[in-house]
Amino acid sequence: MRSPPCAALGPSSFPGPPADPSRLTGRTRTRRGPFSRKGSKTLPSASAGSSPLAAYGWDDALDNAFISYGAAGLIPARVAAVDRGLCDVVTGQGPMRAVTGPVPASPADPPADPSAHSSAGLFSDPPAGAPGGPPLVPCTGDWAALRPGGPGGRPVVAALLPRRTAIVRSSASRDSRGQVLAANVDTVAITVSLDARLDLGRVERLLALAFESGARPVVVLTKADRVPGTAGAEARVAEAAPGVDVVACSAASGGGVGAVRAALHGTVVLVGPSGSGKSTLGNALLGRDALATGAVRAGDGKGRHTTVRRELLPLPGGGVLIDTPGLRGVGLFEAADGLERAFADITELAADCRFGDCAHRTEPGCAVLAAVEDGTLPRRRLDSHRKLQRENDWIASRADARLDAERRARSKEISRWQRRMYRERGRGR
Ligand SMILES: Nc1nc2c(ncn2[C@@H]2O[C@H](COP(=O)(O)OP(=O)(O)OP(=O)(O)O)[C@@H](O)[C@H]2O)c(=O)[nH]1
Ligand SMILES: [Zn+2]
Repeated sequence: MRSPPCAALGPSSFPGPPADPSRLTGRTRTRRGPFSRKGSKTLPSASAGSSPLAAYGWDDALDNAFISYGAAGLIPARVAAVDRGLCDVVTGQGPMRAVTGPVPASPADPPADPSAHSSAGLFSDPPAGAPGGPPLVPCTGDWAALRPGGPGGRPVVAALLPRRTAIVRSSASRDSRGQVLAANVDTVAITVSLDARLDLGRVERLLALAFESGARPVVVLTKADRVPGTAGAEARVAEAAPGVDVVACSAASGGGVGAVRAALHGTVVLVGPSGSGKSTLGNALLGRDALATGAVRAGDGKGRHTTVRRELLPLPGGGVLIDTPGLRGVGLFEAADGLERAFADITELAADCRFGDCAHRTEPGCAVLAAVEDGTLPRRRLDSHRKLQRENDWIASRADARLDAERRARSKEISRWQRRMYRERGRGR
């Protein structure tokens, strides 16, 4: 399994739970979670809702998963933003700045020393964050276990709880590793400005990214007040987003914001190009001006990257909002499943192709080409699918090449070590 340093891992491939899950779950009926009522013999879950962190998404499952950390004196926190060795977190005692660094994800026992779990296993290829695997780097949305009283009195991020979902893109540096944009997201709201040229390819790309993360995507058409009608755009987007809710709204007039709210649940992240109205919509959902918004260029409707950091804010009716900086170009990362779901119509058609490995190019009996031919599948959509698939294959091959190189380097090191050992043994005789 490939594993980028920031744990670019969907729910199915996530490193946690701990080696022996019964060590945690077996205790849930007898041990108290960090927010359980004192003396209560009930399940810790009974208290998750009364935690001050409930507004940030703390729930029964987290309460249970945290038991061993709580017993070790660690406190739970949700990561709002990470910045050069420090991160803003929210805790039951309010916001704090914590010292961060690569940490193990959910080891069976909370380590006394965060670096103790990052020793590399020589022969296996464990995932990021797993004991012996490359360590995890905290990101917005993570649930962390903090050890109080670190350097300068700041708490230290000692461990990360398993990520339920993770939004990963290929990193800006264009190396073969992924970059986690946000973790533990339930809804990805893809914002599309009705005031700018409709770029369906970008919608499809973001849908693949969202599906791959394990979260549920929703497409929000923003700035409805700037156009005479929304029906045409809604229909075109719906065609590029089969099975996905498409909602139009105007944060300026408030029209449709209720429908957007109804389509969101849990931790919500807004993704979309700069200037597409993420922060303005965020403020409408929050009911207050908590997020900075910016003007767009008159000529092309593009924004100026007003949001420069990620924020994590509780929504009034429940749920949590993450606002991300505008993403101009988002590269897919290991998103084969996400692509399959974003192009569910093509996936379904392909099941009827005569050949199992049909590339839908020239093959006889191709159901996908037949659908293009009879007008049921837009040619644009098949082209877009191909383009994104090519990109995804390319990223995957680069990650494979990197893993091969790492494996070769490791086996070289092992042979060197063996040679040295034999030499020393020979000398001993
Ligand atoms: N007319 C109108 N303008 C809007 C609406 N929503 C956003 N805008 C404007 O569009 C511009 C960009 O909005 P932002 O919310 O800053 O966009 P963003 O996606 O957060 O941009 P970045 O932070 O750069 O990623 C601002 O001038 C907003 O006032 C809307 O519903 N109607
Ligand atoms: Zn085919």
